[in-house]
This record gives sequence, structure tokens and C-alpha cells, in this order.
Amino acid sequence: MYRVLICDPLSEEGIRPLLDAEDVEAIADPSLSHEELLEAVKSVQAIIVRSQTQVTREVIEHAENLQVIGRAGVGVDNIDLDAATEHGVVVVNAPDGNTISTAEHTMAMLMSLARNIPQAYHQLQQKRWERKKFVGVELKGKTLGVVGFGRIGREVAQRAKGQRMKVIAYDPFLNQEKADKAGVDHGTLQEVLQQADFLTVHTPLMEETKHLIDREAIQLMKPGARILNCARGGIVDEDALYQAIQSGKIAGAALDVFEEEPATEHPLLSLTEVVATPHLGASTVEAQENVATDVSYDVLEHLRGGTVRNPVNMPSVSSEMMEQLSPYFKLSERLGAFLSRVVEGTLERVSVYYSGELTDVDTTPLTRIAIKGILRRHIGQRVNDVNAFKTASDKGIVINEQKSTSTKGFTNLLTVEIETDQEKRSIAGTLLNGLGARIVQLDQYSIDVVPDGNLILIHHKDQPGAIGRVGSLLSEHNMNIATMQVGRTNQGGDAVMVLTVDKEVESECQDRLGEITDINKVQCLTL
Ligand SMILES: NC(=O)C1=CN([C@@H]2O[C@H](COP(=O)(O)OP(=O)(O)OC[C@H]3O[C@@H](n4cnc5c(N)ncnc54)[C@H](O)[C@@H]3O)[C@@H](O)[C@H]2O)C=CC1
Ligand SMILES: O=C(O)C(=O)COP(=O)(O)O
Repeated sequence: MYRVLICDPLSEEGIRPLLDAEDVEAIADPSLSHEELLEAVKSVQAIIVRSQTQVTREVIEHAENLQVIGRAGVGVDNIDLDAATEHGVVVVNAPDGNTISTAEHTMAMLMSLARNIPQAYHQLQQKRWERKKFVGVELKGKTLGVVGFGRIGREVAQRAKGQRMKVIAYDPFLNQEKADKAGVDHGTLQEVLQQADFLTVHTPLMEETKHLIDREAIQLMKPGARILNCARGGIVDEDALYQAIQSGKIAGAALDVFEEEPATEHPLLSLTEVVATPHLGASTVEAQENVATDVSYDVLEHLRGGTVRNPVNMPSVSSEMMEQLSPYFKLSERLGAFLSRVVEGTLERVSVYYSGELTDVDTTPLTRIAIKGILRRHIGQRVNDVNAFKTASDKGIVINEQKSTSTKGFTNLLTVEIETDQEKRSIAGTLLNGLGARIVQLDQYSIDVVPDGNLILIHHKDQPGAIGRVGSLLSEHNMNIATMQVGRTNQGGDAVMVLTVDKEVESECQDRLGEITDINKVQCLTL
């Protein structure tokens, strides 16, 4: 008998398959305290949550029999995915079921914001007939900036077009062709910020998107623009938003989500320019039934040994293959991660080439891991070894895997090549016996770099003094250089420097490096 703990309120209709299953004991308890939760998880094989329950490392470590965590919704930022993966626990979500409800809620917020509907209603309740105070703006002809053109962002854009708004979107996976197909303009984040009368964010919350809309971003916006966040608290910097509304730079905001929830005491709620709801995007009968049905299906499927439809983590590699391939896992992920951080433009094609001893093994799992390394930059922890290919194909990225005879003298060589709408870049690495992973080629340059830690990649002219000037500037910034590699194709021509430094490079230091004579481009990354 499988014991399934349902920690947040779920649609009873949706979880019917679980309730009716003869091999399942479903325990629904949405009111557990943290201590009670730690106790309750000890005996269960599955946990199902929404966004409320925090499935932390501590919870996962208490759940000795846990096999699967189901998220009845999209965002998995309340689940410690690394801890789940480390403990062999599969995480599944329900990414499709609440898209429409959340897009519709965003439209409701957009209209409420434009016409001050909640504020006016509040005044009426106070028996005040205010008309002058609540003069709104029309949507027709205004520009909606959409940041994050995924499932929900796309649906919002379609609906905004129905209101005869102009839509401009930014998403690292959006190119001209896809934008044309959706009938929207596409631009850089900066262009979207500059053109939007209303800005709506629909990205996941992760390191890269935390405070994506911060003080500097808001500064770029038109005076009197308005901001919506129906995705995740923290994508918009709440302090910056508060100050921008206070100063009059931003005319108003509509918020369904907050950095800390519940958020009943939040200072933003005291501003009359702010309309807000308590994380209601997915709260419709339909969405709740959809996500509960989807997550119940996958949880049951996994418990019974089947294949899940929406895995969020976990590799599925046989133990024999694991033995052959696991030494290369880190190398392939790091090559992908490195290249994705230095390449410019919208990703279109990824090719992975294997040579030497790698020609004799099934390298699909390595390609998957390389793709995961590439996509994580923009999709975060939700892309994993299981869903990497699907995620890439959903984004229209073509993947190509090939065995190659070109070993360049190495016993094994793994080359990752990325093509965007702007450029084609490649990186190659090898596993040196006893010494671990090394990057041995970057584009046309031969180098020897450990793919680890804080790296600085500098494109420069091969001229006397360039290296010395970089060294002096880094020392001025108290940056210790751990390793340094220089690669060039010919004397006096184009060259690259790859440095490993002991701490993360601050943006001021990066900017100053870029100003040094003979230096063309500086890119900093942490692997
Ligand atoms: N308020 C609510 O109740 C609900 C909120 N959500 C949240 O809405 C958000 C979007 O959900 P979906 O559309 O289903 O996800 P999705 O995965 O389909 O789309 C997210 C998009 O964001 C893009 N993105 C990633 N990094 C970016 C960056 N730095 N700049 C611009 N775009 C970036 C991705 O490429 C992707 O296309 C998530 O945060 C989700 O948790 C989802 C459902 C209900
Ligand atoms: O699916 C999501 O990401 C949501 O934010 C919905 O959250 P909820 O399940 O309504 O707590």
C-alpha cells in the first residue's frame, strides 16, 4: 500500500484516481505545522503540494520512504530539487493545467490596474461616490511588454492583442520567426522596458530572474508606466517598485505574488496605486481540477513503476551505462554551461560531437546533460536530465549528436557547438586520466582550463603588455588569479585569455577590464 500525503488544498475531483486506487492510502492534511509535517512525511512514499508547503531539504531528509513529490502546478521554487535528486526522489509537476487561468487572471489584473476597479469598489463600500479620483487609461493602442514568453506569457499576449494592444516580448528563446508567428514584436529586455506602457513578467523565479525588474530596469521605463507580476514574488524588486510608485515614476502595479507569502502586512498594499490578489492566478475550478488530475496521474504512475509525463528532475540511466558515463557527466554539463554563458543571440541549434573512446558508447545521456547545462541559464532547475530534450524541442532548438573521428590527439573528446541567430561558437573538453575534466578548445583557440569556479574570458589582440595590464587591474580590485591560459591563432592576431579567480568578479571590475587597450570583450562566469 502506497501512502500519499496531500499537504495543500487540492481539487477532490482531480485527485479522484488517487482516492479510488486500491493500492493507495491518501492522507489529505493541508493544516500541518512544520513539526507535524516532519513527522507525517516519515511514513509516506509520495507528497503532493501546491505553492504553500515548503518541501525543504529538512523535509526530504525526514521522509525516509519518499519516492516522489508531486507539485499540482507549475513553479517548483518551494521544493528543494537538489535535495530531492540527491535522495533519489522524483519531482513531477503539472505545467499545462493552470496556464489559461493564470493568463486570464493577468488580464483581470491588467484591466483592474488600468481602471482602478478595486480601489473604486473599496470607496463605494465606504459609501463614497468617487468619480474624479478614478480616471483610468485605455488599453487600446498601448504597448504591453511581456517578459517571459512561455506558456502563460504567450496566452497573455494573445489576449492583449484582443484588446488591440501592441505587444513586445522578450524571452531568451524568442526569435523573429517565433515572434512573427505569434504576431508580436520581439526585443531585448531593454527595448521591452523602454517601450512598455504596461510591463508583465511571466518567467520562473530563479537566480537569473531574481530582481530582474530592479531599480535600474525601472529607470529605463517610461514615466507613468505600470507593472504587473502574476508569476513569482521576487522577479520584481519590491523595494524598488515601492519607491518608483512613491516617486511617481511608476503609475501603478498589479501583484498576485509576493516575495514572502502570505503578505497581508506588505508596505506595497498600503499604496492606492497597487491592486493585489493573494496568489490567485491558478485558483479556478478548472485549473485546480486539471493540475490535480495531472499530478495524481504521474504520482501513481511513478509509484507503480511506470513512466511519468512531467518529470522535473532525475536522470534515468541504467547502472551499467552509469558506470561508463558518469565520469563525463560533469564535463558535459560544464561545457554546455560555459558556452551558454558566453554565446550571444537566440539559441537555434546545438551540436554535440564525440570522439576517441566516446565513439563506442551510447552518449545520449551526455548530450542530454550538455543540453541541460545550456538551458539552465534561462530555465533554471526545472530543466533536468530527463526533460532536457523535450524542453529544447519545445523551444524550437534543433539538437544534433554525432560521433567524430577528429580526436585532436586526446583519448576522448567532447565538443559542444551552439548556433544562435547571431553567431556559432564551440567548446571542447576531455577527461584527463587522473586529472579530471579540462576545456581544451574554445572556438579556434587551444587552451587548458579546469571548468570550475569563477572564470574570466577575455578576447583581445595579441600585443605585448595586454596580460600585464589585466593582472594589474585585477590586483587593484584585490582579485587573486588562480590560473591563467592564453590561446592565439597567430602572433599579433586575435587571442583569448581564460583566467580563474578566487572570487566572483564585480561588474565594476568587469567594466574596467573591458576598457583596457587591446581588449575587445570580457565575459565573467561562475561554474
Ligand atoms: N500566479 C499564479 O498562481 C501562477 C504563477 N505561475 C508562474 O508563472 C510563471 C510562468 O509560468 P509558465 O508560463 O507556465 O512557464 P514557462 O516555463 O512555460 O515559461 C517561462 C518562460 O520564461 C522564460 N525566461 C526564463 N528566463 C528568462 C529571462 N531571464 N528573461 C525573460 N524570459 C525568461 C523561459 O524561456 C520561458 O519561455 C512561473 O513563474 C510560474 O511559477 C504559474 C501558474 C500560476
Ligand atoms: O503553478 C504555479 O506556479 C502557481 O503559482 C500556482 O500556485 P498554487 O498552486 O495556486 O499555490
